[in-house]
Amino acid sequence: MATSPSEHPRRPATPGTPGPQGRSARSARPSPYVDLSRADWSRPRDRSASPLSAEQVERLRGLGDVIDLTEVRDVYLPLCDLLRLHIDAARQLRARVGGFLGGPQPPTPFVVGIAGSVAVGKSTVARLLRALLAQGPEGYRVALVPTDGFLLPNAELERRGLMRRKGFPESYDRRALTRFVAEVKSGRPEVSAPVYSHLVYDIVPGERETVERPDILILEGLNVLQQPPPGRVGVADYFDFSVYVDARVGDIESWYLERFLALRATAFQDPLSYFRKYAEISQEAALDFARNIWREVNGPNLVDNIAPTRGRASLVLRKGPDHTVQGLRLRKL
Ligand SMILES: Nc1ncnc2c1ncn2[C@@H]1O[C@H](COP(=O)(O)OP(=O)(O)O)[C@@H](O)[C@H]1O
Ligand SMILES: CC(C)(COP(=O)(O)O)[C@@H](O)C(=O)NCCC(=O)O
Repeated sequence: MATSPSEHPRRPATPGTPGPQGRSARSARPSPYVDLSRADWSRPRDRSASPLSAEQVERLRGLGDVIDLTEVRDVYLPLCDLLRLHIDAARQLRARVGGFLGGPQPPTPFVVGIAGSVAVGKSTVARLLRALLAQGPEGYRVALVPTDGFLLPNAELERRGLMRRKGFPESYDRRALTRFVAEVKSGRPEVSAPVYSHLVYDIVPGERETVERPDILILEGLNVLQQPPPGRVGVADYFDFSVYVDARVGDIESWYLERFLALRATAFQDPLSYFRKYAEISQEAALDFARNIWREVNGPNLVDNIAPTRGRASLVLRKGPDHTVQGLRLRKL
């Protein structure tokens, strides 16, 4: 059984139990991160109210996730407030750099990366941030793009012998992904990305999603914090802020398996579903199949490729077994 990345002795400590000043016992050694308990992070300050109702939050929630208004208030509203600080600071810095260069600098979209394992709940976090930021007082125009659109189509993955490596770095068109983010960041009026369908488990031929110079771009995917090959620029080089959604490997595996079973009763029933046959076999046989995908694909990808990028994130959200955020780790400035 693979060890949790958080339990790995050589990797940086995850949020620990905080002391009186919000400092964890483990952070006695100098660290480039501030460890915060949920209570420290959600401590009442001069905070904006949720622009979302309980029903709206429910609609944004992914299958198996448990995000509710308490989670929004304690975790995601403070995160939006922190993002606003960064966005304002970037605007002020741009104005000063404009003064330094002798002419105003055009604004560029503020790019937020969201990384983490398959089934950790990245897409719920990304959808929630988009809604909270878009419906906040600034009325930001927010675009959300999942990186799965940049996976190679199944036909190409099969040709390269990579069908059992979907989600691994080599299964993406990384150049196209980096070019996409570079073009958004360059201020181009319209940039488009290919679209992936979880239902058919493949790229949708001819379909593209267009991003039109948003104030904020949220880029969500397994591999967004990965280092580029030597000498190349990677997507993370364009990030203004990044979030890694973290949890114990064993918990994420359980969520993956539970979700697989829940999908049997929902999405897999669709005649177009790639996984249609797993709705028809016994629950035990379906579970065996899902365990196998976890053991051979998603688990190793998490341990070998995704968890090692956690230390590059601006903020780590550490989820407990019930999906709620228990602690956070913020990179010092
Ligand atoms: N086989 C599938 N069929 C339909 N929807 C799926 C399937 N697998 C995953 N999904 C949905 O796709 C979204 C992204 O899932 P995933 O990439 O595992 O990331 P995460 O769970 O971190 O958001 C989730 O909302 C999930 O419910
Ligand atoms: C499509 C994914 C690679 C996620 O891609 P991402 O949006 O993170 O770029 C993943 O959901 C997936 O399908 N993994 C392959 C193994 C599996 O079927 O679970």
